[in-house]
Amino acid sequence: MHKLVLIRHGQSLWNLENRFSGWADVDITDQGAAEARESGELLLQAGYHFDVAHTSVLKRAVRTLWHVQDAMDLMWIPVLTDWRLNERHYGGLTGLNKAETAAKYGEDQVKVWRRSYDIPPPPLPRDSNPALRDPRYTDLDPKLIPDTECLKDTVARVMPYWDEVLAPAIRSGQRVLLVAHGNSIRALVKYLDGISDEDIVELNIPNGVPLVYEFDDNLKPLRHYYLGDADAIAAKMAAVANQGKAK
Ligand SMILES: O=C(O)[C@@H](CO)OP(=O)(O)O
Repeated sequence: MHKLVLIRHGQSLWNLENRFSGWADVDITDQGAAEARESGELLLQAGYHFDVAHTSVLKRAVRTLWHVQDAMDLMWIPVLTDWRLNERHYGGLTGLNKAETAAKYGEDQVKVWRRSYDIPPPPLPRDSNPALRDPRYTDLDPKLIPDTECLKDTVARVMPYWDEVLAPAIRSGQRVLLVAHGNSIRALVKYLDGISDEDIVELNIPNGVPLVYEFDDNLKPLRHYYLGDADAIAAKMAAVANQGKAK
């Protein structure tokens, strides 16, 4: 049986401030670091070991991974970073407070922008997109740098990473850890669990909790489960959903 462990980064400063983050490179808070370490300790206690780790090019995911690796005494394993694991690009909403945005445009509109499968938020004007001048994307064809993304757009870049990199590694027997973001993980989970475009709207990924997938030899998912206290995890998922309320 094959396994994959997914972890959304620990609480970021903009999660704390309830701001849309997307490709903005915000760091994790002390609570986020504690969540990451706790994930590592839970994995260690449960007997997990990893041969390789994959993460995005955003520091909230990278630093979360470092804490997990440190807690597991696995700082030495190879780490691959890739922009395709980045958070979904939030376009013109980037940096705005989610509750204030809901008060201004309505909670329903904010839920469409946050969770609809194929309706993206308003785009950033191309010439003010900071990613075009960011050294971490200089090797990337500028045509691939988005000005906004819906989940469908995120799926379109996450799935090639699954097909070309993650799935072959898992199939070859590597024990893979993936630390990414709420919506890049939603993109992968949508595929793995065959979730419809309608039902994916209600899926929220908690910060800093290991999500384990078990697969058969053909990488068909057999089951998945979070490690940790079920009530605390449910509360974290509800808190993510409620970030879009006007308060
Ligand atoms: O702001 C973001 O980039 C994401 C994840 O933090 O938020 P949301 O849950 O609203 O998609």
